[in-house]
Amino acid sequence: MSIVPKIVYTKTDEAPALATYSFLPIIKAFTAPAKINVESKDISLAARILAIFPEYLSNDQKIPDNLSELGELAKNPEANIIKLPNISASVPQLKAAIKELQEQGFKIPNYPEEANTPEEKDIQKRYNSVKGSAVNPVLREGNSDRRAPKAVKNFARNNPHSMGAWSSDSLTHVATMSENDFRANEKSLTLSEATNVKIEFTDNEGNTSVLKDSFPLLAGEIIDASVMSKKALLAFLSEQIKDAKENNVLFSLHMKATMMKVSDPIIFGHAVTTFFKPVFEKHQAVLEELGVEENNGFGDLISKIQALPEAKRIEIEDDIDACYNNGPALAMVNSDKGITNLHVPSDVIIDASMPAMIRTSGQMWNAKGEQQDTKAVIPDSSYAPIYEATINFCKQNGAFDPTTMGTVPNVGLMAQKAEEYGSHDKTFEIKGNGVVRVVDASGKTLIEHNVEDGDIWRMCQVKDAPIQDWIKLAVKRATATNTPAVFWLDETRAHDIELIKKVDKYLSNYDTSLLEIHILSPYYATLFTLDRIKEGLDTISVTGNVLRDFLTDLFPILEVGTSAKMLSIVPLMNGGGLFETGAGGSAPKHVQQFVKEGHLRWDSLGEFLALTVSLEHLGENLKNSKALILAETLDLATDKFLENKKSPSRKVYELDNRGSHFYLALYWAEALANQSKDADLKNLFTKIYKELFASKSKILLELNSAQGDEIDLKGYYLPNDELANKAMRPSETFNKIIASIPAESVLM
Ligand SMILES: NC(=O)C1=CN([C@@H]2O[C@H](COP(=O)(O)OP(=O)(O)OC[C@H]3O[C@@H](n4cnc5c(N)ncnc54)[C@H](OP(=O)(O)O)[C@@H]3O)[C@@H](O)[C@H]2O)C=CC1
Ligand SMILES: O=C(O)CCC(=O)C(=O)O
Ligand SMILES: [Mg+2]
Repeated sequence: MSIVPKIVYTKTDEAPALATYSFLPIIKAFTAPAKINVESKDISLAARILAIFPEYLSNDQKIPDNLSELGELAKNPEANIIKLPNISASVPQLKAAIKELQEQGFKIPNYPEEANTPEEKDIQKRYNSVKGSAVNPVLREGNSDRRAPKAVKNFARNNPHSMGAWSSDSLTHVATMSENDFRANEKSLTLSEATNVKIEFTDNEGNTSVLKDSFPLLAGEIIDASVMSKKALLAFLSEQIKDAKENNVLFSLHMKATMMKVSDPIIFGHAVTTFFKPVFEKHQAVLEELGVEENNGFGDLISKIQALPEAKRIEIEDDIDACYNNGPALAMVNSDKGITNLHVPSDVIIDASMPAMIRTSGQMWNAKGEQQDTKAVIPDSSYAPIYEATINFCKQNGAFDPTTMGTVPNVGLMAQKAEEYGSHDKTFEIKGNGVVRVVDASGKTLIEHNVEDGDIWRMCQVKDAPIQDWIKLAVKRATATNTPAVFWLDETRAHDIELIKKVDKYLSNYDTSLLEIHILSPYYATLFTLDRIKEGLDTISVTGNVLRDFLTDLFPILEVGTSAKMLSIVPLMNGGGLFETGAGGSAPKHVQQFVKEGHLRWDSLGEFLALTVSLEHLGENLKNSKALILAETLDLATDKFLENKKSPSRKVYELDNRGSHFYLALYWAEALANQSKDADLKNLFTKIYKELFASKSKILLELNSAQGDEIDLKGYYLPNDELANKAMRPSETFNKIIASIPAESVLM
C-alpha cells in the first residue's frame, strides 16, 4: 500500500471552527486528486476537556487526546499541521464550557475553585492542564516566521483600512512600574553543564517547602527568575487609579491572562480589588462566603452576589456604584451591557487590545459608548516601553498611513516553551515572607530572591538548540529579503544579557557581511522600526516569545488592519511544518453575530495562506508535484481573491465567510484549469471551474438566502455537528459540485 501524504487540519473553536465546516470539504475535495489525505483533529476546548475525563464518560462520548498526539507528531519530520486559532480559556470561559457540556449530557465534574480533597486536587490539576494557552505551546516545536505576504501588503496599500487620527495633545499614555516588578528583579544565567534543579521556599522561621520538585536543565540553557512585589504592585495600581481620575482618562488594564495563565490573573485580581477596594473591604466576609474569586474578574462578583437576599445585594450594588462614581471612568468592553475592562480577564488581551487602541486614535470606549483618551496600565515594565514608544510616535507624527508604510516581519523565539510563555509550571504566588531559591543537584543555589507574602515569583527557561535555530532563521529571512534585522534585546536586562552573548556567538557562524543587523532595546528598536516604517522601509524584528506575540498583532493591525491576514509559519526543528493561520484569535463576537443574523464575518485568508505553504511543504518534502501545483494555483487564487475583494463583509446580506469560500474555490479551480504542468488536474478542474462559473449566481443566491435569521447551533463550545454543517454549507448546488470531484484515489 502506498503511503498517503497527510495534512492535519485542526478543528478548534468559535468562528474559525465554524469556518472549517465550510472550508474543509473544499480543501479535501481539491487535494484528493493529488492523493493527499487531509485529516481533521479536534483540539477545541470542549474536546480537550472531554479528553481528560474518560472515566466520567460513556464509551460513545469518549474522545482521544488529540492534542498530545499532535504534540508528538510535531516532533516528527513528517508533521504537516495546519493550526487554526483556538480558545485559550480563562476560568470563566472554562466554567461556561463545563456547564454547557454537562447540559449536553456529559457527566464531567465541576471545576473546583478550591481543591481540598485528593480527588478535588486531581480534578483541578486536570482542568488546569487545559486552561489558558494550553494548545500553542504544545505544538510549537519550532520558532516562528510571521509576515504579511506581498499580495496582502499591496492590497492594504491600495485599499487602506480606517485609521483613527492622532492628536499631539492626546492624553493617552502607558503606565508601567518603575521598580520591584519582573523586569527590575530579574536574575539570569547560562548553565555550563546539564543539571537538575528544584525550586524551594524558606520562610523567615527557617521552614523550607518545595515549590517544584527536581526537573532537568540542559547544558547551554538560559534560565532566569524574577519576582513582582505585591506591595509595589498595589501601590502602583492605587496611584494609577487616582491619576486616571485626576486627568480624566479611562483606566484600562492590558494583560495576557491566557498565555500567562498563573501570573496575570493574579495581577488582574489585584487591579479588581484595588479599583473596588471599598466593596471588597466592607463586604469581605460575605464575598468570601460566596466564594468570589477576584482573579476571575469583577464579573465573578457580579454573578455571585445575585444569589444574595435582595437587600444585601442592593447594598453591595450601591457600594459598587459609589466606586464607579468616585473612581476614574473604566474602559469598556461592551458599553451597552455594562461590561468593563475589569469584568473578565480574557476580554482584554494585550497583543490585540493595545494595537486596536492605537488604531483608534489612542482611545477606548467609555460607559456612554464614546471614545475617550486612555491610561493603558501594563504593570510589568519589560515590554510596556514598546507601546509607550509607539504612542509617543503617533502623538508626534500622527497616525500611520497604510498606503505608504513599510512592513515589519517577525522572527520569534518560541520553540520548546521558550521564556515567559513556558513559565506557568514555575510561577508561584508566595505564601509568607522568606527566600525563594533555585537549587541545583549539588545543592548549590543558582538564583535566589527575598520575597514577601503575596509576591509573584517565576522562573523561565530557554534551551540552546531553539536559540541557535532562531538565529539561523533570522539570518535566513534577512538574507532572503535583503532587509535589516533588529534583535529586540535590552543590554540592561538580566535575561537579555545572556541572550545577547549567544546572539553574538552564533551569528559569527554565518557570513553576515552583507546583512544589516542591530541589537536594540525594545524601546529603541520600536523607534528605529517606526522611523523606517514611516518612510516605507521594511525591518525584520527578531524577538523573544512575548514580543513575538505582541509585535505580530501590533504591526499587522496597523499595516493591514488585522493580524488574520498574516502568513504564520513554524518550521519545526525536526523538519516538519506547523502552519498557523493568521496571528490573531478566535474573535467571539463573530459567532455572536452568526447566531443572531446568520452572517459570519470571519476572514479565512489566514487559512488560505497556511494551506498554500502546507501544500508547498508537502510537495517539496514528498516530491509530490501535484501538491506543488495545488500550492502555486492556490497562491494565484488568493491573489485574485484579494484583488476582487472577496473577503467577508461585516454586514448581513453581504458576502460572508461561506461566500468567500465559494470565490476561493472558483478562483482555485480556474487557476488549476489554466495551468499546463499537469494534464490530469487541468482536465478535472476545467470541468469543475466551468460548473462553478455557470452556477455562480445560483450558488450566491443560495448562500445569501441563508442569511438574516437566527441560527441555533445547540452549543457554543460544542455546537451540534449536523446543525453547524448544515448552517455552514447551505448551497446544495455548490455542495454537489464539490462532491463531484473524485475522491476514490485517496486511501483513507
Ligand atoms: N493563535 C491562537 O490560537 C490565538 C488565540 N486567541 C484566542 O482568541 C480569543 C480572542 O482573542 P482577542 O485577543 O480578542 O483577539 P482576536 O484576534 O480574536 O480578535 C481581535 C479582533 O481582530 C479581528 N479579527 C481577528 N481575526 C479575524 C478574522 N479571521 N477575520 C476577521 N476579523 C478578525 C476582529 O475584529 P473586527 O471584527 O472588529 O475586525 C476581532 O475582534 C481568545 O480566546 C484568545 O485566547 C488569541 C490570539 C491567538
Ligand atoms: O496561545 C494563545 O493563547 C495566544 C497565542 C497568540 O496570541 C499568538 O501566538 O500570537
Ligand atoms: Mg498573539
